[in-house]
Amino acid sequence: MEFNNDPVCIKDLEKLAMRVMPGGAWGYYDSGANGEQTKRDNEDSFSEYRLHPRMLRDVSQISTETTILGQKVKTPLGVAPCAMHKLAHPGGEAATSRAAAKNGSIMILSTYSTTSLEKVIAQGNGDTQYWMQLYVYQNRSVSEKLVRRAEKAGFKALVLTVDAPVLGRRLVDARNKFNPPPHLRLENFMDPEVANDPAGYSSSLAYSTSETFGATFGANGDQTLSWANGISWLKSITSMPIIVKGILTAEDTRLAIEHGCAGVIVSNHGGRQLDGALATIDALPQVVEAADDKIEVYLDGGVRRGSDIFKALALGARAVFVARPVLWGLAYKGEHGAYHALDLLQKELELTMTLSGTTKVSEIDESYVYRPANRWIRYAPGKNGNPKKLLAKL
Ligand SMILES: Cc1cc2nc3c(=O)[nH]c(=O)nc-3n(C[C@H](O)[C@H](O)[C@H](O)COP(=O)(O)O)c2cc1C
Ligand SMILES: CCCCC(=O)C(=O)O
Repeated sequence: MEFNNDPVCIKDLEKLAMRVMPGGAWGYYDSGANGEQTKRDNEDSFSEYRLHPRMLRDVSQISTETTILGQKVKTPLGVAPCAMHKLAHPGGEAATSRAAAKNGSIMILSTYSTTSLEKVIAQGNGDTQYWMQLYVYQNRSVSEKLVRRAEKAGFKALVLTVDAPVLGRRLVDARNKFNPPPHLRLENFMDPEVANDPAGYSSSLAYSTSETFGATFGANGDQTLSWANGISWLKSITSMPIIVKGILTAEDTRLAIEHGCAGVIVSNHGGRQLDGALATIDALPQVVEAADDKIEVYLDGGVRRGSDIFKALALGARAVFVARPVLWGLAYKGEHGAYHALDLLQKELELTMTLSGTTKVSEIDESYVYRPANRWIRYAPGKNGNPKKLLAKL
């Protein structure tokens, strides 16, 4: 586990990215909604949890291999969908794709990619999985065409983002009147067939013409989308498994199961949508309990260290995704930087596993993590302390 000469942690990468990115683009990447409570909580809440390590075990061989949707993957660390990677670096999503493939990470591609989905998946090495993130438009045929293209191109799952019927209010973007620079195109909408759709949505999406980017998003999105009319429709147009992104409650997890979804991503969109929503690591236990091993549970939001990944796995996440860290890496040095971000987190995860006495992902369970009710009171586990009960008690 060798660390190299690049920035030594994700926080340093963040500072470097802030220095090299133009203000408007930095603001768009960085901002949360309104007072940014949720954005802060995502990061801070990880440090409310403490590790409960075991000693004197053979930790000479560490493996982060696991299975996701029944497929073997090298790591439970993946790339969350983010709009417009070319705001960070001209290499854009193609560079991120190569970085993800090199790390063995699943990459979820945003609908709002500045590189076409076909080009992004073509950068892969055949081993890694790509999942397609979807926003559903009032003109559903635009979304349908994207879904069919993604399936044809080899994407392995469809990630339906459900926490953004309209865009949250990001004050930094509002102050900056942020719009993407005119040379960037949302290339998934440049497909000639899609670009000629009768409502003309896709071309207005590809070349954002409204006063602000957020207004274009809201004007095109299908706010009537519901459990009843969304999932069954998607199932009728694709055989890809459907993963719902943006779930924070046990109730919605049960609905995802009822509607035949394959998984949920516990996410609050990096605090960019509903400010005041709970931190994802705090939402995770109730979602895992409701999922009851019937569907897979993933998490994103505020993951900045390998120990954060470890804590999420311990609380029942099958995989963890990161967004801003990869964008910061990309801004720092294109493909090399994006890979560096993933590699840092990967090595930190391996280090956390080593120092906690776990050698495989399957060994990382609730017994390795706890949340002190009060950090100044030393926590003493009961004599046969079942961690699940302890968590509930705390
Ligand atoms: C700049 C930016 C763009 C994003 N674009 C999308 C998107 O297009 N679709 C989506 O589902 N989520 C999007 N997200 C949300 C991320 O997928 C993810 O839920 C969240 O950012 C994870 O938190 P993190 O940035 O703290 O890792 C975006 C996030 C950021 C920061
Ligand atoms: C306007 C595109 C939406 C991207 C997004 O989901 C985000 O900025 O959080």
